[in-house]
Amino acid sequence: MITVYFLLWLLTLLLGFYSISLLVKYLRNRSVINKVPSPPGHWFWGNLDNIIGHDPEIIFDMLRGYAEKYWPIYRFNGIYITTINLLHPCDIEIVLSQMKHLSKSRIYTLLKTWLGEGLLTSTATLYCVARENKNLLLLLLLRLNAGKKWQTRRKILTPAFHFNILQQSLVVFNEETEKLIEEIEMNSDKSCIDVVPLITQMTLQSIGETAMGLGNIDNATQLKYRESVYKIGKLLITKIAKPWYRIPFVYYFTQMRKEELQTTDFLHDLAYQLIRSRENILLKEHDDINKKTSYSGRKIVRMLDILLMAKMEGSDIDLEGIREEVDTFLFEGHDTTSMAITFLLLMMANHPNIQETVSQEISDVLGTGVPTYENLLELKYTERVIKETLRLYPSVPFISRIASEDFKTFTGYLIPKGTILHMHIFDMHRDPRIYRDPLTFDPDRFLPENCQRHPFAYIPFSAGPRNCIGQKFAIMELKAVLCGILRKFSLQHVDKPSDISFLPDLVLRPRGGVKVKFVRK
Ligand code: HEM
Repeated sequence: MITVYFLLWLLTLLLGFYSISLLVKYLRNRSVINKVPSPPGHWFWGNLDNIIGHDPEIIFDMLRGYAEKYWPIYRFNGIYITTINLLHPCDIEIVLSQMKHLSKSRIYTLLKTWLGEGLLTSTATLYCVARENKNLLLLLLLRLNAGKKWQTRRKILTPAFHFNILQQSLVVFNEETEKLIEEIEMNSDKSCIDVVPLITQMTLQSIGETAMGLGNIDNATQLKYRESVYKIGKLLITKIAKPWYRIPFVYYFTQMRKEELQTTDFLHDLAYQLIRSRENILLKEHDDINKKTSYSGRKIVRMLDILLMAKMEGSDIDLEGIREEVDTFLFEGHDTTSMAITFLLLMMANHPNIQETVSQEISDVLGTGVPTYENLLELKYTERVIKETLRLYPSVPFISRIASEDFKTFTGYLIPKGTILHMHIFDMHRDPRIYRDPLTFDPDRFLPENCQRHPFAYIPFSAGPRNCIGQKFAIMELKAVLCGILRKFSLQHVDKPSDISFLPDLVLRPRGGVKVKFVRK
């Protein structure tokens, strides 16, 4: 009996010590982090009243205001969560360039019901830190841990973006651009067209075919898919603006949870359907991946084939893992490029002289032929136009990480381990200290002689080890679409950049679409 009492006493003592050490750590972190300037807030809920219940657009504008007022760094306080917002390229470099701070923050956790441990959302830090420090014991322990998923998956998927595969993808981009042009032609008698639905359909079809060999997803499914992604985005923003939805007990009983489950069920079912169809094709062909053919009869290797082969060969990925990547790539591979093309067309329509120069370059390089990979590399001015569009309209306006150890910012603040770090690409790209007349659309900012900026001052595809895996794919798709459209049409502005307001969402989305007039050449 005495032994039981003694053990209980010991346990209580240990728990007491543990709790005190946690409290001391919390207070120490709090006092350190409180040195970072912050907008004035309530003693209990901090700055939360600035977001709770507000319209997403108001939150978007409020964040722009903070970026201007508190540059280069500010703290945003919640009840128990504090985020540090970074706006200076040197600070952003410290976070992005190292293997240490690879793990995504809680914001991405809100996407996990849908994307699971796919590349975009997976945790990574512990495993990478252990590798970097050659900590064999930790590496051994982590063999069973999800922390290494990112590393394994990135390694499996990197060959899917090899130059040979990109060349094959271009064939699909050209075909899908042709279909897009037909759609525009069918609508060209209208005084203007909202380009968002047409472009989104095109980019979804392109990623479906290039990455999964499924160019013929029927229109109704495509529409439902797009609506579902949009719904998930709205749910995410609602959870950010109304944090009580993040309390599992409260959320469990809400209509929103039901909606989320129904939506993710649809998305998961679709992904499994795509995987099964592709697996059947692979099995039927009894062939190696280099001999797979596309729906239009060409030899082509796909991201999904690579994942299925990796599973067959016993790599560390199962069916659920493949589903997570299919969901991730379908989403990341279409929504980001769709918004980039949308804003590119907006810029072309509003800058006729620049449009003319791009058209001239396209005609000089391509003549009357179908764009080839080599042609697209030659389009240097067009590339600068795309870069400038992504400066003003980065499809991913901010990214977020967790500090995996204490570090000091370039601006002199100590950031404790575990802090959530938001990096605001949108604001940095419009910072007048970095870009003179930042709101002026000027592709020549990207002439080699004008690029003496900090390397992390321009990061539409993020940077460092966890940058965008689809960067080259995206640039090629943007060029292919622009070539197709500008060879057939002159674009005239209907919406002006100043008419556009943004919806904070999974990507930078224009509220109410973007209207452009297409005039047959
Ligand atoms: C203009 C188009 C695109 C832009 C601006 C863009 C931007 C980005 C950014 C900023 C990130 C970092 C996200 C973060 O750290 O939270 C990212 C990650 C990622 N992107 Fe893209 N992206 C584009 C197109 C694509 C395409 C076409 C694909 C696939 C075909 C793709 C697949 C991914 C994946 C899988 C990740 C996660 C990488 C990882 O964590 O290892 N992206 N992208």
